[in-house]
Amino acid sequence: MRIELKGKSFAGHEVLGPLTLEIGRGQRVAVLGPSGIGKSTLLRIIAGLDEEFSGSLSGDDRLAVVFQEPTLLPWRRALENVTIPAGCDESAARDLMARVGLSGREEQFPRQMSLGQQRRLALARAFAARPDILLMDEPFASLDTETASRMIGLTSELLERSGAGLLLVTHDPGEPARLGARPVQLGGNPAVLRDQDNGTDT
Ligand SMILES: Nc1ncnc2c1ncn2[C@@H]1O[C@H](COP(=O)(O)OP(=O)(O)OP(=O)(O)O)[C@@H](O)[C@H]1O
Repeated sequence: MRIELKGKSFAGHEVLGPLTLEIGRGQRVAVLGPSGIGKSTLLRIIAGLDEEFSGSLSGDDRLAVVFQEPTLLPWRRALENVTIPAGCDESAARDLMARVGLSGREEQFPRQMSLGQQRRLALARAFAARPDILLMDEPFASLDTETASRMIGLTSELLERSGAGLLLVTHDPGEPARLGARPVQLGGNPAVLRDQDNGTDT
């Protein structure tokens, strides 16, 4: 996946300026920046959810997105919340549910699960789609420290196993290192990317 963004505006206000970002299988990048800077906007463009930007998005990688809210189907049981959106078979879904510690909860509805469990289910669903690159938008926010740590560990394990790349959007400067991701900073007005290691624009 490669994005060469020239700019992104909302109602005439330019939020994102020129930037380039490339991520392939096995590569992990974390985009950091304060609230409102444009992190989610950038992720949504890369995910193909917002096509109103100037620039180009290329690559034929299979993408899966994990949002802060688990976005589950409330009227479907946990197992179907994996199989239906991911288009995978039941045994693959069961296997992934087991990997995220949700064995035995296949028949539960999302409302019967805690927020942490719902987030793990969303993680299983994302990996069930066998993505080349996983896009994550603040997936560990508003979880208690222990649950967040557990989910970070699971994410890292699943990335390792699957070989998928990662684009993580977060405001937490501690997360990139915990996921082995290269931190890049989104900043300025309009916002552009700066590599944290060498301070150069990307
Ligand atoms: N659909 C929209 N219409 C108008 N303005 C928008 C829209 N989506 C985002 N914005 C604006 O674009 C800017 C960037 O928003 P964005 O959600 O990308 O920031 P963020 O860095 O992800 O913030 P946070 O960390 O709080 O989620 C904000 O000023 C926001 O108000």
